[in-house]
Amino acid sequence: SSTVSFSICSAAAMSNSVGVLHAAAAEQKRALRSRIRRELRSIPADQRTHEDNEIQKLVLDSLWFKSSKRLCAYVSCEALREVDTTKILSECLSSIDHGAFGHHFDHHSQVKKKLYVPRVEDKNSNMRMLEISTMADLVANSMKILEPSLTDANGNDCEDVMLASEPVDIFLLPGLAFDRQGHRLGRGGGYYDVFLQKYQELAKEREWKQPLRVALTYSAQIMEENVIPVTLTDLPVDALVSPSGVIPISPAAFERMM
Ligand SMILES: Nc1nc2c(c(=O)[nH]1)N(C=O)[C@@H](CNc1ccc(C(=O)N[C@@H](CCC(=O)O)C(=O)O)cc1)CN2
Ligand SMILES: Nc1ncnc2c1ncn2[C@@H]1O[C@H](COP(=O)(O)OP(=O)(O)OP(=O)(O)O)[C@@H](O)[C@H]1O
Repeated sequence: SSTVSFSICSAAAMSNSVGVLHAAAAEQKRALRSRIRRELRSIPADQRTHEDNEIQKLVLDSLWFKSSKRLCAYVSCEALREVDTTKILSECLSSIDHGAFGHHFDHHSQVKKKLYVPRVEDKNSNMRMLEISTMADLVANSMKILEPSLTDANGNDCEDVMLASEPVDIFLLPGLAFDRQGHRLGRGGGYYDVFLQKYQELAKEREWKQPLRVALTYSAQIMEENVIPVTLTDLPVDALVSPSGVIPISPAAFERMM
């Protein structure tokens, strides 16, 4: 009977062209991921550092970053060869709250920002974005990525972005490969696709402006059109920031970033 159920199963899959294409795309994603991982490991450290600095400078000098009030960003992992976010995170965290003195701007005349970073909850692609106020709020997880704990140094619960009363302006996204059409290939956990989908629905319900989804990318991670396999749950990015500049993709990116 196990043979019977197997053949029914595969017959159903084979008669479903969507299923077949999806399976093929998933396999192509795996192949592209390993190619890109290999290419990233072959970039000399000094070139990577140069690109890290160029990318972070583009973000830090931009009006769209300076004027943002709430951001979700990843905590970069050098071992994974992710574009460095250290300077960006520090800048977000350095905007001092003048509290009762009521200054809206700090000494960098930059708007005070709330920063949310990812925390993996389980293997079912569930990730939360929790607010941190200092890098000391972060602890290395089993994958050696720094993540927020559930409570901060004072024992207070870190705010979950899904429970925040105001919208996120910008998501700074990691990934393995991107193209100028806005496709993004992640590490395969589905964490960002699931999270971005949920946040998109939340923003829609609340009638908030959708956050700009901005991917940070080394030059070697930008693919020609039609190289990145696309599946149904993939969500596009609005823009890329590469060492050679900001690449706006969506109408929202042209409006808000140019
Ligand atoms: N900095 C950072 N934080 C993040 C993510 C990320 O991509 N970057 N995530 C985004 O999802 C979530 C964590 N997901 C992750 C998924 C895979 C791997 C990883 O180490 N992958 C290895 C290969 C593992 C394997 O399959 O053998 C790799 O890509 O080399 C890390 C994080 C949430 N936090
Ligand atoms: N919105 C979603 N709802 C349910 N499952 C999803 C969703 N998005 C992705 N998945 C599942 O997650 C797994 C990984 O998807 P995919 O290969 O597209 O990940 P990725 O884009 O590389 O990862 P990430 O989104 O974390 O960057 C797949 O099994 C996919 O079906």
